[in-house]
Amino acid sequence: MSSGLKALASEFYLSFGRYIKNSNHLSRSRTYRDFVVTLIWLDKAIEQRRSSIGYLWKEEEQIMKAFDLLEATLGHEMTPGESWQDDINLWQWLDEGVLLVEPARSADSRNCDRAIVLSCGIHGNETAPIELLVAMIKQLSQVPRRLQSRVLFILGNPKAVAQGSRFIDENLNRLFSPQQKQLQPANPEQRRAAELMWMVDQFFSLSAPHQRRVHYDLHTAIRDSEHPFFAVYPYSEEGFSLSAVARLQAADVDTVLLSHAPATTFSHYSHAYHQAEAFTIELGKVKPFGDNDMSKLEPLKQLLEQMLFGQWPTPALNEQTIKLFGVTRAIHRQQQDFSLCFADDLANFSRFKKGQQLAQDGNVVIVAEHDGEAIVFPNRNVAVGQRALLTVIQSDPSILKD
Ligand SMILES: O=C(O)CCC(=O)N[C@@H](CCC(=O)O)C(=O)O
Ligand SMILES: [Zn+2]
Repeated sequence: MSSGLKALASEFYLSFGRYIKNSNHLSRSRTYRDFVVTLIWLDKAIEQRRSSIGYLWKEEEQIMKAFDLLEATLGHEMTPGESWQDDINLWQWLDEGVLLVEPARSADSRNCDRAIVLSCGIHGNETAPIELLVAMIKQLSQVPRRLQSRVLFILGNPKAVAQGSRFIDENLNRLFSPQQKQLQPANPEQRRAAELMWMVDQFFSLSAPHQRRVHYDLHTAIRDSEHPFFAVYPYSEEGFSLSAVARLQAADVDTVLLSHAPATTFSHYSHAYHQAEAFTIELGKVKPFGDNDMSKLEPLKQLLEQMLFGQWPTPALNEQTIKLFGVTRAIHRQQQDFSLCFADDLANFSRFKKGQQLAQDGNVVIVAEHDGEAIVFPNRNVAVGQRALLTVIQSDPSILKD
């Protein structure tokens, strides 16, 4: 080793000691390996440009300090199966965009009373939920906190996120079913749905019987909405839970659609096959990265933080302000010749009068069946056979049970 390097290496080692101590998402052995590799590299580089070392060191520190779910996924920075530990938690990169975080001590992990799945980017252009989870994960990687829950973070459709589109070949959120698992995948979404179902199956199957299971699948809607933050409660044989709805309300998600039938959405999958308190949650309107007003998501962020780190939240339901809608019909497009009979920018939850025409599907005229029937998620561009809109009617909080 050159003498210049010796002096620099000892200075570097001291800094690295501090770095290892502060390092919050590398296992020590990996940090040591990185240190040795870096030293070898230094030996070569020292004679060339001493000043460049400071620059690279700073860059390394920045990269290692905060874990970025989006960059790690889209940049293929991680290898499935890779794991690391901070002072408190164990981090495992299970698959592209699938990150498990749980208390590092297995006794603490067993004592967790919750198993929570937080997913975003099931539709690739729905950016606000991605920004939210990226920020939460960064924060946890920078300032490790004691989790009260095992947590599975999912970036749903990375290929669609990379190209800024809702999906590549097929709507991923119509592919979550046991039948789909048996089929040979024919496109990227079918492959991804099978992977995600497998991940969620594993995650919940490893949760202890006493652990509460939750899945919030975070989305944004294509159009404006009279109620910008709303949730879809999957069809539930045992009825709809008042305390689960009250939790949403505490996060300013003040409108909930109560599904009338099973579906092949991600939230329905977790609810039906893993008994999770699961919702699709719409957080405003689709916007490009950077254009979202993240301050509006602050109440949800606070709720999620309480679910992850605090006492289990049990807010009371405000019956005066909660808005519940029973789904009356899911209207599927049957014909190539399909049109909606209202403007493309008509907001979700706009109401119609009985008999008013909603859609035309080939020769079939579809009309509102009740006064006050409202439309949600209308989309005339869906493939034949897919859901083109939901119709809903406002219902009373007395429908909720606990
Ligand atoms: O705004 C839209 O038309 C679609 C927004 C969206 O992606 N919604 C989900 C809802 C899923 C559910 O019904 O639980 C979807 O369509 O997949
Ligand atoms: Zn969506």
